[in-house]
Amino acid sequence: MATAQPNLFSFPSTDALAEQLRPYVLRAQNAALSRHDSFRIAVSGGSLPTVLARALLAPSNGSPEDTPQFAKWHIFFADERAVPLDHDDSNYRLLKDELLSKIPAELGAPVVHPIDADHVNDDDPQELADLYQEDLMRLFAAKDSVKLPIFDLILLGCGPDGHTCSLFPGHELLREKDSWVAAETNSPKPPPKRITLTLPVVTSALNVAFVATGAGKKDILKAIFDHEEGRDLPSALVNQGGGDKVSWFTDHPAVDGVSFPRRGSL
Ligand SMILES: O=C(O)[C@H](O)[C@@H](O)[C@H](O)[C@H](O)COP(=O)(O)O
Repeated sequence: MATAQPNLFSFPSTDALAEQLRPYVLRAQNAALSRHDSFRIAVSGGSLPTVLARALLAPSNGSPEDTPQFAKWHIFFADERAVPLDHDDSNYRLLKDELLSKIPAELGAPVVHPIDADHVNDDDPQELADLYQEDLMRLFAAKDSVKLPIFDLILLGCGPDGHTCSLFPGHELLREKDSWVAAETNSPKPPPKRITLTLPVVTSALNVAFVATGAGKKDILKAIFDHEEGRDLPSALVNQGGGDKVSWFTDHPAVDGVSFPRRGSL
C-alpha cells in the first residue's frame, strides 16, 4: 500500500478547474506518447465528461505540448451502465454528446472503447464485463506476463457516498484482486447492472485524477480525508493505493473546512 499522500488542487470555479485540468491531462498525454505510441485513458460518467470537454475543447496556445493528439488516444470507460449506447444512462453517450461529437476534425478522432452493445440486455452483466476485459487485454496484454493494465490516466468522479467507478462502499467488489473488469448486478445507485474497472486496475494507473465540485461533496470529502472515519470508502482506497499518483481537482465549496494532508499548486 502506498504511503505518499494524494495531491489536492482547489479552484474558485469549475471554469478555473477546467483550465488547469487541461495541462494536467496533456502532460499525461505527452509523457505517454514519449513512452509508447498511444495515450491510454479511462473516464467516468457524472459531471466529469462536461468538465473534461471544457478543458480539452478550449483553444490551444499553439504549442505541440498544448495540443490534444486525439488520433493517438484510446478512451475506455472506468465504469459503464448495462444499457444501449444511445440510452440516457449510457456513459458512452454522455462522453459522445459532451466531447467526442465536438472534437474538431483537424485534431483527429480517438479510438473509443464502448461496451459490447449486443450484451447490454443479458440478465447477468458478467459477459459484458468479460468482453470488456478482453478488449483491454488486446491493447495492454501484449505479453503473457502482464498482470494488470497500466493506464496512462484514469479520470474519476466521487459520489456523495464515496463511491468511485461502480465500486460502492462496503461492496464485495472492493476485494476483487484478479479481474480487471467486474460486473455489478445490484448497484445501490440505479441503473442496477453495470461493469467497472476494479480497484487494482485503478491504483495501477500512472496517474489518477478525481474531479469533485460543489458544496454537496464537502461532507464526503471530509470523511475520505479523515483517515478514521472514511478510510474504507472506495475513493479513500484509491488514495491509499495510489498515493501521490492521485490528484483531486476540486472547487472551493467542495473542500470548505476539509483538511488535506497535502495541498498542491499546479
Ligand atoms: O455511474 C455513475 O453512477 C456515475 O458515473 C457516478 O459514479 C459519478 O461519477 C459520481 O456519482 C460522481 O458524479 P458527479 O461528478 O456528477 O458528482
